[in-house]
Amino acid sequence: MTPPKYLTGDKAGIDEFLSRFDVFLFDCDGVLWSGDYLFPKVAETIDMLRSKGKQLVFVTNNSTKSRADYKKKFDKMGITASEEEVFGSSYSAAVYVARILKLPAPKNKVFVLGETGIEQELKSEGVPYVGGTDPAFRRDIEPEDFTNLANGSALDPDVGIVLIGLDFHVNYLKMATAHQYLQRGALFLATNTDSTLPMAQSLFPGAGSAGAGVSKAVGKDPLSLGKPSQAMMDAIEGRFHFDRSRTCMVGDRLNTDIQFGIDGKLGGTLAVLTGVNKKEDFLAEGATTVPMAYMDQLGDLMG
Ligand SMILES: O=C(O)[C@H](O)[C@H](O)COP(=O)(O)O
Ligand SMILES: [Mg+2]
Repeated sequence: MTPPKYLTGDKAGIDEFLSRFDVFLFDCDGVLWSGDYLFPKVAETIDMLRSKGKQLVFVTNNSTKSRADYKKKFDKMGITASEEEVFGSSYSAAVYVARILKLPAPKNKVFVLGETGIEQELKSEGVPYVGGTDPAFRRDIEPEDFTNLANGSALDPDVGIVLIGLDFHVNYLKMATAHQYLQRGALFLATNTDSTLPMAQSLFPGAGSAGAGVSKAVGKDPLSLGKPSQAMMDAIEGRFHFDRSRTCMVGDRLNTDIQFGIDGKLGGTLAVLTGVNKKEDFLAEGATTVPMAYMDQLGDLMG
């Protein structure tokens, strides 16, 4: 396997690398920012790529925000980007449920274990849902809940799907409710299953960790509609119509971003070291997911 090219400080190498691509798919957490911390020269780098006529798409697995929420975050962070350039895992999952799965109503309702981003995108696709940020679920489980869940009186008979994502308000009542729906045959989907979330320049439990309890209880993993799922890649290509050979995926996580680009047979992948993975993870002998190139941080593209 060809070793990745290190581009930080290599102006000629950077120019040659950029000349290979017309489209850049950008991961967000760990690449552009860590929570509300913007990495150095990110806004300038985005502007530089636009000045070179590059098409940009922001492809995040973070399902806590909708495309509209991300537009607000881009504005707050001083990054030039439009809502139409965002394609997050919550939107990917909503498109999959509404346009691919297309369960016949009324059994197409979704029980959400996640935040407002999932709810907003399901709503944008006309998919009914329960759970999510509903305050009725933000409480301790009581003895009568066990009875009402077990006999189905606390369940919505129209729920045919359980969709899990990053949920900052996970609790036993929500897990037990999801588990009951799954035991009754509901489909098990996830926006993504990242194990960790880059925040405050550290790592925290990610969507995969938030949903792990439900997976363990039901004895199977969900179908993930986020990176590296190629259902997401196909949906993005269908929306933006790009030449995969002239497209580069930029990310901080090997088993989502870089794998997404490799499996999608994109022209290239660029890893940055400001998020989850370190260079040792892909330089090690026998590394299975190796990017085409890597840099210390995205802003190093400014040369
Ligand atoms: O746990 C998660 O949901 C992910 O770690 C996180 O949100 C990833 O976001 P991305 O790096 O794909 O922007
Ligand atoms: Mg990331």
